[in-house]
Amino acid sequence: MPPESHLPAGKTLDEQASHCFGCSPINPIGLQLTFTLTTEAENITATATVQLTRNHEGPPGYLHGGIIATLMDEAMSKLNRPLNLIAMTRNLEVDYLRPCPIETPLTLTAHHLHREGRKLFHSATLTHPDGTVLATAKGLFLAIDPALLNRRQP
Ligand SMILES: CCCCCCCCCCCC(=O)SCCNC(=O)CCNC(=O)[C@H](O)C(C)(C)COP(=O)(O)OP(=O)(O)OC[C@H]1O[C@@H](n2cnc3c(N)ncnc32)[C@H](O)[C@@H]1OP(=O)(O)O
Repeated sequence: MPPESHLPAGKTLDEQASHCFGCSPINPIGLQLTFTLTTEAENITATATVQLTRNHEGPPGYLHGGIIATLMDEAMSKLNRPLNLIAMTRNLEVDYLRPCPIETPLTLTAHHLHREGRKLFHSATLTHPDGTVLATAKGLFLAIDPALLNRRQP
């Protein structure tokens, strides 16, 4: 099946995004993350509890680094809607401070830092239940014309 068949014309953005690997509730191999948003003017935050399994393992007993980057990317992406923008990740930096255990309820939190025109600067942390910060991230997201998501580009 060609990829463009996943972008049927006439669908809303939410319908098009319904298989997001990070947050779709219907993607059976996705992370199925659910976020709580705080959207006060000066404090835009997204938070989720994340408890993953050996399907997401890198080192024995710990999350794969790419999955950790995905968690950070997804959490920060959730800050764009409260800003009334559709945006895509342009730059993502992750600091892996401590191994992140699987089968443990970790807290994933993202904060909007500031905006410069189309550039949205966000940060994120992944925290152990004992309070240890396991990973931090910075993200630059670029606001785009939503119509771009409809284009079938190579
Ligand atoms: C239901 C809802 C659906 C929502 C749909 C969204 C779902 C989100 C899913 C989760 C998030 C993702 O994984 S999104 C998927 C991963 N991301 C992608 O695939 C994006 C691929 N990249 C792109 O398509 C493009 O690069 C864009 C659209 C992001 C930006 O392109 P562009 O508009 O041409 O802009 P570009 O020239 O590249 O760069 C813009 C500016 O950023 C600056 N810049 C670049 N890096 C840095 C940096 N580290 N720090 C500071 N500034 C930087 C550049 O100097 C430039 O500044 P200046 O010269 O302008 O001043």
